[in-house]
Amino acid sequence: MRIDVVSIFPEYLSPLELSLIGKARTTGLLDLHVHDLRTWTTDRHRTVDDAPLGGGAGMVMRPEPWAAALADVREAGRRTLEEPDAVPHLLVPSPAGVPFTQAMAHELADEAWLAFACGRYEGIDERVLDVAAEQGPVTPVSLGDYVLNGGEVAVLAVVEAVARLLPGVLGNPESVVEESHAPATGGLLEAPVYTRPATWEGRSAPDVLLSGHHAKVAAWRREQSLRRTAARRPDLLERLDAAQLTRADRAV
Ligand SMILES: COc1ccc2nc(C(=O)O)sc2c1
Repeated sequence: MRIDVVSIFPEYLSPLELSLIGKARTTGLLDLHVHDLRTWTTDRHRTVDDAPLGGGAGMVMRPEPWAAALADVREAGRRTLEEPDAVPHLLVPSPAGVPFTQAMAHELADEAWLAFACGRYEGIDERVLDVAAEQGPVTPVSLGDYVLNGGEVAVLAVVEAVARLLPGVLGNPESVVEESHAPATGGLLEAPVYTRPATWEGRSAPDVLLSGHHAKVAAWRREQSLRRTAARRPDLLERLDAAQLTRADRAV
């Protein structure tokens, strides 16, 4: 997978050089390019923003640098992918975006090329997204109902959530099967986890986990997962397809 990120703070993305994502880059599983938007400014002050038309607080990111940056990103990606007609799926982190979910992470992990436009200030001139949408898919995404100062932190989260799903990135691909929000469990929250010592500070782990009875352990984890989801995220239970609830589930 190729990923391009355009930002006025490219150093914000340096955590993507670390750990499993960094290893995926060095092994070639992930081809990630971070670009400084100011590369595409033409004035002495390398200006990327201007006052909002119609008035209001803050500044808006000017369209010209973004249009030039995204055009160059498209051209460079086509060269390296050796696909002259390829276009990236452009993701634009925004508080006004659609909610980013694990299901979306799985969908994005199946794509060959993603590009991220990191907004700052009050956002990017809307016409940049309109022009980009004439070239390929554009999706404004939000991490949640809160506001950051820019898109970079959201890009770190989305890139990690997507890249870890790429085959070969995680040591044990089974890890993504049982985790919270996994499609295989219908999106439930994961059960509590325990490790040695079996008793710590006078607190014992649940006996069933020491029983060696795999079916009973699986049943206990499913029950705990349902209880935790009902307590913390009842909305996820409501979304659960009736067919995904077993008779035992309904008894919880
Ligand atoms: C101007 O660019 C921004 C500003 C705030 C913000 N907040 C996000 C979030 O997902 O919470 S993405 C994002 C992008």
